[in-house]
Amino acid sequence: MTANSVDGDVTFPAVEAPDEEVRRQAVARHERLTKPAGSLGRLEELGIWVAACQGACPPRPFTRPRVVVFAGDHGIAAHGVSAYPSEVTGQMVANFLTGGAAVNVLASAAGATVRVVDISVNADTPERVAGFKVRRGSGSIDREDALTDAEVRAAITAGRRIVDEEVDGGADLLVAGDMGIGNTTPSSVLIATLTGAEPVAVVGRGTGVDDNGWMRKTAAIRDALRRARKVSGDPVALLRTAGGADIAAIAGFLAQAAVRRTPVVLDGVVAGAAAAVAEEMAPGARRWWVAGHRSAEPAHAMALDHLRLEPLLDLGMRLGEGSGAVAALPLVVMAARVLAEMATFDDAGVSGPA
Ligand SMILES: Cc1cc2ncn([C@H]3O[C@H](COP(=O)(O)O)[C@@H](O)[C@H]3O)c2cc1C
Ligand SMILES: O=C(O)c1cccnc1
Repeated sequence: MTANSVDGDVTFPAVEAPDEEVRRQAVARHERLTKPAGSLGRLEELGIWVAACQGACPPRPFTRPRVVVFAGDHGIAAHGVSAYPSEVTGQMVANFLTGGAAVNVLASAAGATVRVVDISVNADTPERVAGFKVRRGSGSIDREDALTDAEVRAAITAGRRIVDEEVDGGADLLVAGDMGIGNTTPSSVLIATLTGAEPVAVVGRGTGVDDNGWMRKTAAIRDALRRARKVSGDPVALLRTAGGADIAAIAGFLAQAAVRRTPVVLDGVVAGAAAAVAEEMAPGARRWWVAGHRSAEPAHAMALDHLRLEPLLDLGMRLGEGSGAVAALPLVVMAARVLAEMATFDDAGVSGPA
C-alpha cells in the first residue's frame, strides 16, 4: 500500500507524464532501425509509448502482463436491460477461477495471467478484498444511487490497492476487465454524462437485448442520466449515483496505474466508462493508457473520442472481461520488441536514406 491510499480518502496525487526525454530517444532510435522511416506505422508510436512509460529506451520486454477482472452486480439488471440473468455474474466468477472464460484463453495465448476480484460483499469466492464492503446488488440507478458514499469509496480504494499489490508484485502492464450483468447500462450513463450525449446515441445491445429490451434500456439510461447530470462535476459522486462496484473499482484501478507509472491496455465500453471517470479523478492518467480495441457498443467510441485515444483493433468484439484489451496485447509486445531488438542501419551495415 502506498502512503496515499488512506481509507475513505479517494483523492489521487498529481499524475506525472511518461518520460519525455526517453520518448525523444525512442523516436530517434526508430529512425535508425533498418526500415524506411515510419514504415511500421502505429507499431512505432506504440513502442515509443511503451519506452516512455517504462522510462527506458530500448524498452524492456514485459515480464508480467496482468489482467484483473472485477465482478459486481447491478440492481438495474432486474429491469430487463440485459439479455442474461443477474446470476450469470457469480457463475462467471467461478468460470474465471477455473480458467474457462474467454479472457482466460485469450490471456493464456497472449502471455498474461488473470486475477479475479469479486467486489461484492458476501461473495462466496476464494478471493475477497479484505476490509471492503461493497454490497451485492447495487441500487437501481434509474431511481436510486448505485452505491452509498462509503461503498463507492471502498470500491475505488479496492481498485487502487489492487494496483499497488500487482505493481509491487512485479506487474509491468495492466488490463482491467469487467463482469457484471447489466453493466453496459451504467457505463452508457457515465459516458453520456461526461460527453453530453443523448440516451439514444449511447445505448447499445450489450449482451444482445431484443428490441423491447433496447427500449427498456434506453428508458433506464434516460432516467439515470437525469440523476447523474446533477453530479457531473464530481467523479466520486457520479460513480456513486450511476456507476456500480465493478466500475468504481476499475476507475480506481486505472487512476492508480497512472500514479504508479504503469502502462494499461484499455478494454471496451465498461473500461472506457471507468476510464472517462478516472481521468476526472486523476487528470493526465490517460497518457498511461492505450485503447486496445473499439467495442461494438456505440458509447465506447464516444468515450475514446472524449479521452482522445485511438483504438488499436476493431474486431466487432462486445464481450468485456478485458478480452478486447488482451486481444491487442500481442501488438503492444511486438511494438516494444521491435524497438528493442531490431538492428540499426549501422549494426547491420545497411545504407540509410539517400
Ligand atoms: C456468459 C456471459 C459472459 C460474459 N462476460 C462478459 N460479459 C459482459 O456482459 C455483461 C454486460 O452486458 P449487459 O449490460 O447486456 O448485461 C457484463 O457482465 C459484461 O462483463 C458477459 C455476459 C455473459 C452473459
Ligand atoms: O464493450 C464491452 O466491454 C462490453 C460490451 C458488451 C457487453 N459487455 C461488455
